Amino acid sequence: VAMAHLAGRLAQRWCPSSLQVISFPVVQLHLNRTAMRASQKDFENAMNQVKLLKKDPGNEVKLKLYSLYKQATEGPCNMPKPGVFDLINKAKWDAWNALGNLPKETARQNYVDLVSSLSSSLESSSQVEPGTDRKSTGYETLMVTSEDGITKIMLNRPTKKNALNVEMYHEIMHALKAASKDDSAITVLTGNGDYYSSGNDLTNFTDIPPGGVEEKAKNGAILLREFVGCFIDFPKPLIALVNGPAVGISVTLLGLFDAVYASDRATFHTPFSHLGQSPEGCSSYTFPKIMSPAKATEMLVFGKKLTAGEACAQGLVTEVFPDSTFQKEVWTRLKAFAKLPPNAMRISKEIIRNREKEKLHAVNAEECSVLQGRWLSDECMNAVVNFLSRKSKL
Ligand SMILES: CCCCC/C=C/CC(=O)SCCNC(=O)CCNC(=O)[C@H](O)C(C)(C)COP(=O)(O)OP(=O)(O)OC[C@H]1O[C@@H](n2cnc3c(N)ncnc32)[C@H](O)[C@@H]1OP(=O)(O)O
Repeated sequence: VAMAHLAGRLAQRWCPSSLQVISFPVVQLHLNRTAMRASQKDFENAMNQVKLLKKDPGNEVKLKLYSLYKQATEGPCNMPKPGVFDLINKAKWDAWNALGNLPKETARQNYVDLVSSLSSSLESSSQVEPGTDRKSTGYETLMVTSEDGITKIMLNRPTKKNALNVEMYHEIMHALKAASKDDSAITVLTGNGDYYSSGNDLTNFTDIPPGGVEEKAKNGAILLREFVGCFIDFPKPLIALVNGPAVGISVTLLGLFDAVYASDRATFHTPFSHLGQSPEGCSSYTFPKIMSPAKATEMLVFGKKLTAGEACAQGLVTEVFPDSTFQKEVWTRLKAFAKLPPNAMRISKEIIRNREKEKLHAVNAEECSVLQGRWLSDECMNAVVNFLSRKSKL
């Protein structure tokens, strides 16, 4: 069952047709109507109903549907077991194989029953997840608003602890580019829900392109370089409101912000060695400068998690606020900042940043190239598989 999570990419952006990622090949069914409870018609109706579901039933349910479909039409699993890194096909194989010798008729009946329960439960659940009002923002993974001279970019995958999936990397770049040109004076990045962000979405590693893991790593490095580059080049004051725990890349990027305000509930964790990875976000350069090389090593090499108070003492965080008054206090302050002359703020930022820009881009390029190699290492692959199969968490 845990392997179902390996298929995380199956529902990256859900629409009815994405259910077919776990494909339902059209086959002619030769079913003996008298020998079963669910008829061929019931079964075919159920298959059609699946395509009409309005809400993603989740990967575990999709794997169950897939396995029952295969068992009902082909009998016990007859495919060779996929390789350990062929994550999606392995999850499908595991699900089908787990049905053992379940008779075709029972599988068919179970399929029909499952679809019927899904249709009623999913159709009745019209509750919209907080922050999924996509029409108003045009973003799938963010909420972006502009008010009182402040553009707020809010990471909006609260149920995934605001983990950054590939779409979110692209959307953040888009939002930053738009914010750099809009008429706001300052830009703010924050998280929706209890986390600021749990860092890179580890299911990003499961979607292997035809060129294999090497191509995946290369594309990842290109995307990461462009993504971090947007933070290096951002022209207006950029402020992080760290509303809760922050992990991985969401921490390292803080070294590129102009101010970082944190709730006292926030923690700062960069467990790169645990994950077989290495620092990014220019942190190999900014952290030793901000907090001393030894303190940076404790975080980036040994994965020491800092409290908000510790991060403030190290200079990574500008100021810490009690969680109960965090939003009120920081927004009062930000609104006052936003009233300052925008051109003066821009020019002052430029003069601080310009001296470092070339260096930061060079560091970014080097970090991405090192990470590209790390992503292909057994240490990294094992860490990802362990997380996705729920053998380990931070
Ligand atoms: C272009 C590529 C660029 C790559 C740049 C590289 C960056 C490096 C990094 O960022 S390294 C950091 C990677 N992050 C992690 O290792 C965090 C992994 N997550 C956890 O350990 C835990 O989820 C937790 C400690 C953050 C929170 O634990 P908790 O028990 O409170 O909550 P859950 O584990 O139940 O999480 C709720 C759901 O959210 C999913 N989720 C959380 N974080 C991630 C993540 N980073 N990637 C993918 N999914 C994540 C989790 O799986 C749960 O989903 P579910 O409800 O569907 O089971």
